[in-house]
Amino acid sequence: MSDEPMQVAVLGGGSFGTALASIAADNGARVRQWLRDPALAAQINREHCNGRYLPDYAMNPGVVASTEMAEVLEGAQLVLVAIPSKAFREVVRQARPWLHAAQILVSTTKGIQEEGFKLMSQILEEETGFPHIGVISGPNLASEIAQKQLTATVIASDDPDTRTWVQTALGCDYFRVYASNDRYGVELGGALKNIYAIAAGMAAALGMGENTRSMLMTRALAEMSRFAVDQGANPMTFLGLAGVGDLIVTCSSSLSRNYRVGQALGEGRTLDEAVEALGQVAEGVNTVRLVRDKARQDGVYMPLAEGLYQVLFEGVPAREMARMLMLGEQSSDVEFILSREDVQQAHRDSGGQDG
Ligand SMILES: NC(=O)C1=CN([C@@H]2O[C@H](COP(=O)(O)OP(=O)(O)OC[C@H]3O[C@@H](n4cnc5c(N)ncnc54)[C@H](O)[C@@H]3O)[C@@H](O)[C@H]2O)C=CC1
Ligand SMILES: O=C(CO)COP(=O)(O)O
Repeated sequence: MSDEPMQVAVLGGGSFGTALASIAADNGARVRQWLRDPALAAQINREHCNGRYLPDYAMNPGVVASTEMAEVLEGAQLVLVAIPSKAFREVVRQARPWLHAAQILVSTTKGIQEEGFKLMSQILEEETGFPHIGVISGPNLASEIAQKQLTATVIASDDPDTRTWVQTALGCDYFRVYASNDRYGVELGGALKNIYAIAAGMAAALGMGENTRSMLMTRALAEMSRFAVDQGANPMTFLGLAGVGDLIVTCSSSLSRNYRVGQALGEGRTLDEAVEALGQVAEGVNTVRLVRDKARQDGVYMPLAEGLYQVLFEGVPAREMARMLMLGEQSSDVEFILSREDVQQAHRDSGGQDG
């Protein structure tokens, strides 16, 4: 890295992209932000404010917004892609003519593409074939980052240059960037936890207590780890910020959009009404469908994802689903210590009289 200011491009004009662009500029980088809406780009350039997504946030005035991909990517050394998963590939394709192999390309998006069950950094890799690819994930509510609340994230890449560049670009006294080489596990954690945030929001709206939330989060972690192992990921990653860390924040806070969708459902709104009222992306709604299908296909036991799917898409009342889950087969606490099969076998051996 030279002494020249780093050149950073952020693709996406939403709340997370805006917060990251401003941090990089605070750290002295030359930052360009790409977004679709010319009026919003003009507002960012004129007022240094993203009135649509983070209206109370005073952005670093050095961030220059543009609707022109060429302008934004010209000279960029680090490219952060903060675009919802549904549009991620389309935007990377739009950017592709200005991307090159020496750039660091990082996804900040916590979602899954339906075709091929692809994570976003896999899309970056497929669309470019370039070597410096990574993902940022962790307990990172954009609105809290905007308030400069002390926050930590993870940059995951098997490429050391990618990790170092991102730690340098974004690390500051309120945003600490930890490194991981488990890109797949970190990215999977960020996508999966959105499912359980919806369930947690719903449980809260139904008046369920703190014991319930704690049970839900812990069983969510068990389920996420089970899925991760099946997919060939390292379950230890789920003990870090991108696993348990992100699960805690999104299952506890109405600042999470996924949690808010769950709350609205628990208050009796339909899924369409809940998503419409949010007006922003809640990745978990799509992710639960994809993960539930994938788990069924691969034979992975995921009762929470299955239950939430039935509540969201098949009209099963949430309370009824909670009751069924509570009365489900007795199971093991930590499967890496006592397997589910051992618990089931013990029940069979005892003639099933205790369960
Ligand atoms: N907001 C947050 O607290 C965090 C968000 N993330 C992740 O970051 C990703 C992006 O999220 P946010 O910035 O929060 O989203 P957002 O909902 O605030 O904004 C999404 C942005 O993407 C743009 N967009 C949507 N479709 C597009 C298309 N076809 N072409 C171009 N632009 C398009 C929208 O116009 C908007 O600027 C999500 O996957 C989310 O999971 C990750 C950590 C924190
Ligand atoms: O991922 C997030 C916090 O880490 C943001 O969560 P939501 O997308 O639910 O707002």
